[in-house]
Amino acid sequence: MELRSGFPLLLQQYQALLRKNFLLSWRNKRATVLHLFSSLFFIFLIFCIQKAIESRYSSSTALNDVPNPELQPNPSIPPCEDKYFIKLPCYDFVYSGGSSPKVRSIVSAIMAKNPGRSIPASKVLSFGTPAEVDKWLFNNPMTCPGALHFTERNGTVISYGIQTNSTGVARRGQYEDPTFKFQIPLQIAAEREIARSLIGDPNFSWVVNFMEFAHPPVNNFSAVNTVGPTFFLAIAMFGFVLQISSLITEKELKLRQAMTMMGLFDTAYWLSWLTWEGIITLIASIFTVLFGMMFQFDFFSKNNFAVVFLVFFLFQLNMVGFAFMLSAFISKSSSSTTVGFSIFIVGFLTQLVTQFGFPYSKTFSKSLQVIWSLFPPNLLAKALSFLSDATSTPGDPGISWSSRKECAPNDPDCVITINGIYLWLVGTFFLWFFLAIYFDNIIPNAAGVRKSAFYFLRPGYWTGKGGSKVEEGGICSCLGSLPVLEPITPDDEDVLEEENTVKQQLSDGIVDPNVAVQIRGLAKTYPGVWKFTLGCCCKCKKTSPYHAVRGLWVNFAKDQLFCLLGPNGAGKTTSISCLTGITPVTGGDALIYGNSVRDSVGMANIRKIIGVCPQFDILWEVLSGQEHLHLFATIKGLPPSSIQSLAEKSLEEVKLTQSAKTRAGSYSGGMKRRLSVAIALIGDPKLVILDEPTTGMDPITRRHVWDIIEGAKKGRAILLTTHSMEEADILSDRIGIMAKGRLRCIGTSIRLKSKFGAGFVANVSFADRKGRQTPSLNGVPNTSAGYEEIKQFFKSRLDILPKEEHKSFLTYIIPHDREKLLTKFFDELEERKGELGISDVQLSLTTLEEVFLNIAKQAELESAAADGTMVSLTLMASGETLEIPVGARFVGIPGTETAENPSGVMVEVYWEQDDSGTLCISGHSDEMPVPPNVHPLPSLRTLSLRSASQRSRLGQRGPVYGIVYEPGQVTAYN
Ligand SMILES: Nc1ncnc2c1ncn2[C@@H]1O[C@H](COP(=O)(O)OP(=O)(O)OP(=O)(O)O)[C@@H](O)[C@H]1O
Repeated sequence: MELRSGFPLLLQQYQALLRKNFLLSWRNKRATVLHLFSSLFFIFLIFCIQKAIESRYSSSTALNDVPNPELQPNPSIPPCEDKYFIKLPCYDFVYSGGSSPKVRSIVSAIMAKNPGRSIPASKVLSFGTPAEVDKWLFNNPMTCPGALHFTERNGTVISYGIQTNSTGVARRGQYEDPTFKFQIPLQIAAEREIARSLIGDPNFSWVVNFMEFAHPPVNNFSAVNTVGPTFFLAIAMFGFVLQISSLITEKELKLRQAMTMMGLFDTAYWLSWLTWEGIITLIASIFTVLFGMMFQFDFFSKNNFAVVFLVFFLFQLNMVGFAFMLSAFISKSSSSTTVGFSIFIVGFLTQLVTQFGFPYSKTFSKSLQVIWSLFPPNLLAKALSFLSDATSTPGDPGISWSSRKECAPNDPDCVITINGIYLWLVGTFFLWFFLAIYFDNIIPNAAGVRKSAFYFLRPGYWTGKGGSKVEEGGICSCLGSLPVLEPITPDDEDVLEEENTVKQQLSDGIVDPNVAVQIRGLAKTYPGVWKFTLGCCCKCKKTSPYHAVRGLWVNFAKDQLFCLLGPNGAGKTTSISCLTGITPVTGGDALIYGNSVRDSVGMANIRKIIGVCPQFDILWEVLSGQEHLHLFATIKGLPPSSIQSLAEKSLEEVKLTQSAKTRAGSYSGGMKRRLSVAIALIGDPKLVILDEPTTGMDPITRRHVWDIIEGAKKGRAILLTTHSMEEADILSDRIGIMAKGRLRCIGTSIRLKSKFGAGFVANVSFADRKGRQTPSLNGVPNTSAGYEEIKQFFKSRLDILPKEEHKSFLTYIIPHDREKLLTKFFDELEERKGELGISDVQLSLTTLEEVFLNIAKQAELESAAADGTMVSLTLMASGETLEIPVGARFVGIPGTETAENPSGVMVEVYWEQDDSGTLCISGHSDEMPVPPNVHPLPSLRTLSLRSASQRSRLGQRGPVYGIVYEPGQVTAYN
């Protein structure tokens, strides 16, 4: 089938990803609705705040239209209890100058002739000097609204001063103006009675009326301006957090890596997210303006719709770009809320500072304004303040589309306009977007891989020939050169032969048409990483580089399945990651249908012809099986017309037709694996890589998937890794077992079993060991023979003991070196079957599992010997403890040399692997003399040549080291 490539493929991928993004938003309805409609909630809150503030100041005329202000005639000094906040007992006023009789008579007149009510004497206090009044006021706060200070200068001049508590206060929606309520009545009364006293006419008419200005409402408070920046930032934060979390989830779950492996263009990925977020932001911004108009805010209705809409749209789009950029630095989706919250808090503070006028005035430098404008919430705060100021009073017309470039009326500095803010928002959006792509490339991805910091300067990056070269380690790490991997000649002759074949073909330049994949000395060394530990002091330590794959030489033939086995950590997944381009190789190369994994063009070609089922299911929880297949088929470049039928066929093959439309999140583990297998096989790939494809499947489904894999062999090569020996046995044409990064054996299943197995397995069924009757072959019941006789028979003829014993059967492993005795042995066994009470004997080759365990153990022993790790061996006979290297087989006991045994005695140590594959001691043999002419291994520690008891007598401390002998020498002697 012809796959699409180039621009048509880019377009096809873009459309498929856009659909995927739509489906993700559609299925995640709660988050999407929150994103789109959160503005309604916040605008409603702003509306409530506006109404609350308006009602608070309702008693003030400032917010009202006052065309004909009322006359307030001859105001009276109110009782001090009328003050909103006062401490009882209180005084209507206090005065100084009380030593003068004239003053005292003036004050008496003020009290007696107060309009409307006379003031009782208990409500007025008299002091000698203003200082005394101040002292009293200081010591008795909140007990008096005003004070008068009289000075009798001469017989015709009496001057006075006035002090009032001038703080305006509000209570329960009522506003108290102390000037009008307390100060002016006191002032009028003092002047009136001074005048009357000086004139000498106590009834002289003195009437003063007063009146406030006629004025339109002065709407100084705008909730949009005050709380708007914070609330609109909060609205944008919903989209921001959702965006970061979507991007990081795809990174964290390796979904993006899986798409890249299938040949996804980065351009399609970024453009699809940008388009989708652009659409969502556009709708959310339109809703914001419409909701604002719905609540009849002048801010929204008087300013031009497009002007207001652009502020919200460009700001939210800018935040999307900001989210793109930040997502490159975050690896866990659970951190997205924390990041969002942090940005919100910082934004809230910087907006507050912006509202106070910083730094958009001529007093601040241009560079400060530029730096400040890089943080999008600051630009929003400034724009909102412009728009809100433009509609602060009912007469303000707002900002029209044509006036967006003009300076705001009350902004004399005019360092920025609304239009300037648009340009800043657009400019910084592109800055964030390009930085997002740049950081995405240079910050290590999920596989720890990144491009160099100056990757865009390589011409190959732009021409598509070599610019994808990747590196490992953090951007700040100086990797230096990785340690050189010493070439190791394989111990196994088959592995050596395979290696030589590949090397020969390489040197001769032969391209074998039957070879699909040629792995040429593939090596992978993970660089060490810096680790910080916090303790009493901070420590920074670099781990040593790790050789995960140490030179693989192997051919995978077409139409065949090659099974790669190996214990955990053997390097199987790393090898696959090298073949699929997830991680760069550090040595050697691999050719997949002639394309090198080291070459970026080659890798691009490889992505078109491979299908991968990764070790862990890489699926979107909310997408169905069918949607997954559609998406991956589209990314691969299959023609759209064929995708529907191919997806249906694939689903049928993996028995998922019934669940085709069910979301993958509700699939069982086995169903997910089957879907992953179907994804790997879609698009007729020439190389299929299956990393543990049947994990978690029930036996019936597993067999079914085996049939699919078996059927898929034709026309392609398959590389399978599995921990199921049965699966490997059934499916593989060839098997390679890896351990510690090296290929340890290679061949067909039979070849490996006969070569590495312990021999044959004989299962002998008989009458149970209590001697219950079991019919012998000739039908005569036999109760005399049984268990012990059979054991004796095997011991005497083959010198073997049963590996497993059961009440009705025994299992023997017959080693290879007894094979020559077998013909005679089975002839005799056949003859004596009845006599021994044997009902049946089954003979088979040892299992692949045993081969696997042997190889793994051998590799573990080699590695332990190389590392020199020590463990304690407790001797059964003496209870003494010896320190011995892990894997040591024959261990001499220090201090046991006697005349009879001049070299001392030794034990054979038995090793087994625990659940994690680590070697541990399972027991040891009886003590036996060390054979003559057998020498201790020089490289191992034999420092302590005295026994523990001798050392204790001599008062020596520290461990006792066993003496390790070369196993070859010991077994040769035996
Ligand atoms: N990114 C990495 N950095 C450092 N070491 C790594 C990295 N990835 C894998 N390794 C190490 O490389 C070794 C091989 O790992 P790999 O995953 O290839 O093993 P495997 O054979 O696939 O094991 P399994 O059967 O458990 O999947 C392991 O010891 C592992 O810890």
